[in-house]
Amino acid sequence: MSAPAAPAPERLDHFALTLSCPDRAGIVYAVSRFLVEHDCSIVESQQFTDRDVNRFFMRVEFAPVAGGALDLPTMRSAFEATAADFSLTWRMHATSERPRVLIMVSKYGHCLNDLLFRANSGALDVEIPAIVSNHPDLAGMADHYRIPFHHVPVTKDTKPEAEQKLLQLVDDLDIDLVVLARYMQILSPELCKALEGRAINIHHSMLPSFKGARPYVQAYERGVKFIGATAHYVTSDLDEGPIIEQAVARVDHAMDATAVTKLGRDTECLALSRAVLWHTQNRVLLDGHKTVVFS
Ligand SMILES: Nc1nc2c(c(=O)[nH]1)N[C@@H](CN(C=O)c1ccc(C(=O)N[C@@H](CCC(=O)O)C(=O)O)cc1)CN2
Repeated sequence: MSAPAAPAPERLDHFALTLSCPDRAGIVYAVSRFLVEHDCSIVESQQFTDRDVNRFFMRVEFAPVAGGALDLPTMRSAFEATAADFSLTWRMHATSERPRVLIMVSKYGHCLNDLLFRANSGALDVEIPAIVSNHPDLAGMADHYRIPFHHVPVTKDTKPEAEQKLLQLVDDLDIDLVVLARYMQILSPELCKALEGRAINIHHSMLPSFKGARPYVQAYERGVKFIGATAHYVTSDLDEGPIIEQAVARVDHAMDATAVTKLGRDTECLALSRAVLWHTQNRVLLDGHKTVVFS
């Protein structure tokens, strides 16, 4: 019997504008004036200036005054002038949008299980149209949640064809975000480019420590007192992508590598689910090789 999906939350007409630009005076004033002139009130606003690079970041959530209707394409078009004045990199979207997330897995199912439960229970407001795996092991979990499972085996020789199948699925299913939930294949530079800014990986260590394979064993042998996990955007430089979220857990001398690994799984689920939540709420902005997260 499959788990019944939670009812979609009541949709309120909220909208979010995220932007970054070279810092200068008057940005917040210009955005606020635009919203007032278009009969909108601010629900939430966060801003940050990175003094190292003199760049300004902002996320403002807003709603029509007195619950009036708001035409998003018209608002976007009207905002173009302000965006040009301040050389903004920006995005405006309705918070009622349910991003479409494709999850990639191999044999470890703890992160997949956590994401599916969160999505099914309404804690993560996303659609999951497909799960892709290079192994068949987790097909049963997908079936339980009635999500199509695509077994796409990968070998050195078949990797290009496998990656083409993935990209076709991303296009056909109108995917907004690809999540590598312990997917144990290195994506090619071409695929990384195609998914730039919309692929998140969970690495099972506190990067930049213990990159690459078997990080828990590396950490155990180093005798660390904290282990953790890192959710980051995927780039062609393995485990070097901009970090979105990290989570840690304390370990001690009495824990062997297996105990450390079991403890680490919870930190992976926590870091990855937070990263997916914040990305799908447009709360993560790229700041060079770093991120600004308006959580
Ligand atoms: N281009 C990128 N691809 C992937 C990234 C990334 O940051 N950039 N993150 C990895 C996840 N990962 C560590 O978190 C990781 C996965 C796989 C490997 C690896 O050596 N894989 C071998 C095959 C292993 C197997 O078949 O079981 C390989 O691809 O040759 C290292 C690190 C996901 N991909």
